[in-house]
Amino acid sequence: MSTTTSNMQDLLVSAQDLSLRYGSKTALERATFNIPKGRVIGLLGHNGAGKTSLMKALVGLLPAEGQLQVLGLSPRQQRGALLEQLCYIPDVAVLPRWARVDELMCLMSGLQPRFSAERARTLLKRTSVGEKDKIKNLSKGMVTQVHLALIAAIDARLMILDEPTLGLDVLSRKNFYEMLIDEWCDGERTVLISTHQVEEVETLLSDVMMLDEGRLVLNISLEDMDKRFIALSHDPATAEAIASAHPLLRYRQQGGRSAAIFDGAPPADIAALGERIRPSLVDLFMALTRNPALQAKNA
Ligand SMILES: Nc1ncnc2c1ncn2[C@@H]1O[C@H](COP(=O)(O)OP(=O)(O)OP(=O)(O)O)[C@@H](O)[C@H]1O
Repeated sequence: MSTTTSNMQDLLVSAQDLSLRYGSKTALERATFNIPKGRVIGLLGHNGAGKTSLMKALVGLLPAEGQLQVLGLSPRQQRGALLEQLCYIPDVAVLPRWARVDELMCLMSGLQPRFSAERARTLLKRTSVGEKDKIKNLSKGMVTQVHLALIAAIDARLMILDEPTLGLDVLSRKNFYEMLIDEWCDGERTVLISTHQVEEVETLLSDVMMLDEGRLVLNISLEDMDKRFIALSHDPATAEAIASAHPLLRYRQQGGRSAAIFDGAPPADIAALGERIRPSLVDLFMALTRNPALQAKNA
């Protein structure tokens, strides 16, 4: 997601040396990145990596050090204007249990000038939820679908979703992402989604941002990721030689073969020891971020 001056107007977010702190605790350390239009970006990181903090800063809920512009505005100083132009579902989002869906649509019409009730009705038709249904009578998956229908009915350029499918079963997650991609993403709008379901979102994403303990360790399109990172599937007997070339990660594939991921092409003699395969997003995620559970086990 690198940019040149000529496409600056296509940038929805521009952050330079962005740091976020809670007192002495640093949640994000000097992150520099741009978010252009027309992307589906996965924000990945282990628990506590800084995903929610970053999203909060983007919507002006957290003060930031460094420079940050979202839709050309300062999230802290121009928050009112910003919130009219972006949609956000926080990780703690709830809809009022007492309300009917049509009442929420009415509320949204009053609160959000870019909300279209007609559009929300169209989106709701994709779900099994009726306009007269009360939130308290809906399942968790249905509530999430209603939430997305309400938010996606806002004519915005940027959507920020903090773990939107948490607690949903696989079918509800699939429905959620289908509605998001079919009904909201149009090649111009961008959505930033944080999730722990790395494997599941890989096919949806155009880009990935990875955070590791408050550091932005990767910010790349999936296309460039495929070009840059190279995995070698190899026989366990060649493990020592492969290790000598300092791969980012060595792991065992299904079926017992070994594999190693390299940042860039390994030396030709090493490459000749294995067969080039595509590293999955999960493998790369494991290679670039620390895994606290594994660390604890190995301690
Ligand atoms: N209100 C707060 N006060 C102090 N520290 C906080 C606060 N909120 C978050 N932190 C700390 O900031 C760091 C980043 O937290 P954050 O919630 O952004 O991570 P996350 O990647 O969203 O994690 P998760 O996947 O568990 O939701 C963590 O070390 C966390 O303990």
